[in-house]
Amino acid sequence: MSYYVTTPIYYVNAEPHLGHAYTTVVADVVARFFRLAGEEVFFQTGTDEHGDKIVQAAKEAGVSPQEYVDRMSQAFRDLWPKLFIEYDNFIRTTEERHKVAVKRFLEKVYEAGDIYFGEYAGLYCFGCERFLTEKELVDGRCPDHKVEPVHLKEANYFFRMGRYQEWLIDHIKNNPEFITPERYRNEVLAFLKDPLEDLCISRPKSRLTWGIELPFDDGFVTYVWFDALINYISGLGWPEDQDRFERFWPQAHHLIAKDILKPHGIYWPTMLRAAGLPPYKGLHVHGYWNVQDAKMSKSLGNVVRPEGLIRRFGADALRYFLLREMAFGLDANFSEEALVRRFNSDLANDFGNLVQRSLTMVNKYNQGLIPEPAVAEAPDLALREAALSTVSRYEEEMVAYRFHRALTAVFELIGQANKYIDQQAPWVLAKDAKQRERLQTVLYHLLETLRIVAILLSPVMPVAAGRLLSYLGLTTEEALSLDKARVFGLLKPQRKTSCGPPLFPRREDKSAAEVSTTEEVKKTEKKTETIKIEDLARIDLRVAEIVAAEPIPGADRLLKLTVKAPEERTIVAGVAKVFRPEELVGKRVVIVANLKPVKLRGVLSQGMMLMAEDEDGLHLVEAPQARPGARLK
Ligand SMILES: Nc1ncnc2c1ncn2[C@@H]1O[C@H](COP(=O)(O)OP(=O)(O)OP(=O)(O)O)[C@@H](O)[C@H]1O
Ligand SMILES: [Zn+2]
Repeated sequence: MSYYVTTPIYYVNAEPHLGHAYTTVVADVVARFFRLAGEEVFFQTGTDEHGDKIVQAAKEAGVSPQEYVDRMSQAFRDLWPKLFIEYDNFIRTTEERHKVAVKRFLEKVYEAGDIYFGEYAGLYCFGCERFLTEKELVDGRCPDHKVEPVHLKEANYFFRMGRYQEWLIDHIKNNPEFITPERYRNEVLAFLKDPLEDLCISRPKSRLTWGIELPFDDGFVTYVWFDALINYISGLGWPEDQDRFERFWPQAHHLIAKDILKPHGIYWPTMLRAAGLPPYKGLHVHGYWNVQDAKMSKSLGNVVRPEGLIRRFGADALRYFLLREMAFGLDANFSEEALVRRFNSDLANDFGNLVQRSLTMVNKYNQGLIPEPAVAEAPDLALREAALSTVSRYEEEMVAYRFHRALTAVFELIGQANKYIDQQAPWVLAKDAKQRERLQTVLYHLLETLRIVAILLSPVMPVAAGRLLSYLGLTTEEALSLDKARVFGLLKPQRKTSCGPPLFPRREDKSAAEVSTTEEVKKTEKKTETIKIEDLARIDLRVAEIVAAEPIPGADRLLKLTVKAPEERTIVAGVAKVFRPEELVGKRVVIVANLKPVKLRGVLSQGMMLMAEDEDGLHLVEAPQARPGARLK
C-alpha cells in the first residue's frame, strides 16, 4: 500500500516557529510510522510564496520578492534536518513545475464552465488577502487581523464553488474519515449549512503582479489560496507524472492546524471535483500551540523558536514532547517548565533508567551477552503479554492520529518493565548459582521489551531509538519493522550488547535555575557600581537592521556586517562560530553606535552589536518591530 502525507506549505513572510515545527514533526512521525509498517510513503512539505503579504515583507526587507522568498524558504529548509525531518519532496510555489500544474488545473476548471468573470464590491482584508463577509466581522473588524477591512470594487474571475456544495456535504457524511477529529468535521458541515458563495480566484495585475498568471487572461494573477492548494498534486508530479499521481493521490493525507480548515475542508475538495480529480483521502486537523493561552503566532510576536530548544534538549526529546503534550486536535500550552518536566520524568527517569539498569545488569551478570532464556514463568509471560498488546494498542492509536495515546501506551509498558525489575530483583538472583537460569530468563525478557520499545518509539525519537538498538547489538536496518515488534523472542542469545552513555541525561530544572540566577544577579548587583542616568545617555544605543553579512577571510570568529541604523555602516562582530551569515540578514539588532571605530583584520568597525550571553551561549538582542535607527531609552 502507499501513503501520502503532507504539511501545509508555509507562508514565507516570517521565519518558522514551533507551530510550524509541530505540524512538520507530526508529518515526519506519520511517514516514519507507515514506513515501519511496510508501506510505500511519500512525504511532502514546502513553502507558499505568492501574494500581497510577500510583496510587503520583501519591500520592508529592501529586497526583491524573489530574493526574499529564496531566503525565507531556505530558513524552513534549514530547520527541518535539525529536527530529524526527512521529507521526500520540498515544493515551492514559485517553481516552474508548480506553475505549470496551476495553469493546467485552471484550464480544466475553466473548460468545465466553473469559472466566470464578474464584478464584486465588498470588504477586503489585506491580512487575509480576501474579501470578508459581514458575518465574519467582529465589531466591524477582521477577527484574525483586528483591522477594519477596506471597501473594494473590482472585476475578477470567480469559481462556482456553490455547484459542488451538495456533493461535498454527501461526501463528508458518507466518509467519516474524510475530516478528523470529528469536531472539525462537524465544523465544516456547519459552514456548509449556509449556501456557499462563489470564490474570487484572481487579482488584477494593476494591484498585484507577484503570482501565477491566469492561463486565459494575462491581465490577472491567481489568488494565492487557489495557487497554494494545488501544491499537493503538483508536488506529486501532476499532470505529467500520472504514474506517481495515481499511486499516491488516492492515499493522500493532509495535516493542518484549524486556522486553515476552510480552504482545506471546502475550497480544495470542490476545486478538485471541478477539475475532475478525486478528493484527498483524509484531512487531519490539530489545535494551536499557545503561550499563556494565546496562539503562538508571528503577528502576536509570541513565537518560540525551535533552534534553542533543540540545542538544549535535543531533537528527539523535543519531538517526543510535542507529540506527547498535545492531544491531537486540541490546543496545548507551551512552556519550558513542562518540557523540562517531561524530559526528566518520562525520558531520563522512566525510559532512560530502564535502559541503563537493564544493560548494566546484562553487562555485570552475563558479560554483556544476550542471555539464554529458560521456561518463562507467570511474571515473564505477563510482561510478554503486555508488550504484545502494547504493540496493537499503539498501532491502533497511531493510525488514528492519536499520538499522545500511542506514547502513553508505550510508557505504560516501560513502567511495567521497571516494576518487573523491582519485583524480580535480578541482583538477588545473581547471588544464587541455582538461580542462574531464572536470572537469564528475566534479563532476556527485559532486553526483548527494550527491543520492542525501541521499534515503537523510533518514529518519534529516531536517533535515540537507533542508539538503543545499537546497544542491543542490532542495526536499524535489521530491526526497524512493525512486524518484528509483533513477535516476542527475536534477540539471539550470545550476541554482544553494549552499555553506552545514557540516552537522556537529566536536565536542570528551570525553576531551580531561575532561583539561582536571581541570587547570582543579587550578588553581582552588589559588585557592579551604580551609574547615573546621564552616564547612560552617553551611550548611543540604536536599533540596526543587518542588510548583509559575510565572513572575513582569515578570521574564523569574525563576520563583517553591513547594518542600517538608519544610515549604512560596517560592524565587525565575533559571532561567526554561532551564526551563519544568512541567519543574520534581515535581523534588527541593538548596536552601540558611538563606540570609537576600530580596525579589525583590516575592516573598519563602526560600532558594536550587543549580545546576550548565558550558559547556552550567545543570543541576538532583537527588536523586530522597531525601525532601523530607533534609539533605545
Ligand atoms: N500556534 C500554532 N500552533 C500549531 N500550529 C501552527 C501554529 N502556528 C502555525 N502553525 C502551523 O502553520 C500553519 C500555518 O502556516 P502559515 O505559514 O500560514 O502560518 P501563519 O498562520 O501565517 O503563522 P502565524 O500563525 O505565525 O501568523 C498551520 O496550519 C499549522 O500547521
Ligand atoms: Zn484578516
